[in-house]
Amino acid sequence: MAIQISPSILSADFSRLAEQAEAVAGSADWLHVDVMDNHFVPNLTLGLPVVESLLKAVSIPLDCHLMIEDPDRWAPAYAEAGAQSVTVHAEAARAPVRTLREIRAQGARAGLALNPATALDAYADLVGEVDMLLLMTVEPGFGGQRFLDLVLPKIRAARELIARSGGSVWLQVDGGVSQETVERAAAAGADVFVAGSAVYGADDPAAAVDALRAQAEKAAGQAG
Ligand SMILES: O=C(CO)[C@@H](O)[C@H](O)COP(=O)(O)O
Repeated sequence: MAIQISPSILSADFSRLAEQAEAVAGSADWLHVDVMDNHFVPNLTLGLPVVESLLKAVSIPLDCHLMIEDPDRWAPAYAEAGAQSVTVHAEAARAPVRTLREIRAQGARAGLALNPATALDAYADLVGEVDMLLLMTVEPGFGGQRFLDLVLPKIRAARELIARSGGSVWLQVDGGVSQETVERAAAAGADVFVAGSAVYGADDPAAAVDALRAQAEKAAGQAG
């Protein structure tokens, strides 16, 4: 499985988002855009107008993570705007199958996110409807939290589920991913790594992306 890195803009300087996106465009695979509404999570960031502007200004594909209530209403619009990947939370979606299909119908990759306490089994039947499964490794809402090792068994179970379903679904982890934690997430089976503070808190964000990728590739190779 190819390792991918998706730096989270939550840890970037919001006054110069496009510049911060371009700082990692040569090294990262995606830019992870944390959309928060202060309802589904206790934090407020940005919405569709900012994503539309970013899409015009940056060269890196956008991996939009909707931490919002009523994603069924909003998610297809992000895909229609040109976001290359749109992820909705299982806990918030009322009609996840319809919403995931609408995202795909707009030509974007469709992702389903699960909070740390949300059981994978409850959503196993949806694996055929998604291009990516996102397992939160912190409670969503804020950057800079500690990676929750209690999610590691769920990462392993998700990797097995994906293998049984044909193996094409990407497995993303988000929260507390750093040089200290990326190896155990990769060894458990994750292949797409969101990292905020570990990238934008570094003196050289592009070099931090390269270092995370190298560590994840090594750990995934050793696990595989
Ligand atoms: O979605 C979230 C938090 O809700 C994440 O994207 C974090 O923002 C990642 O930041 P670090 O934990 O890597 O600092």
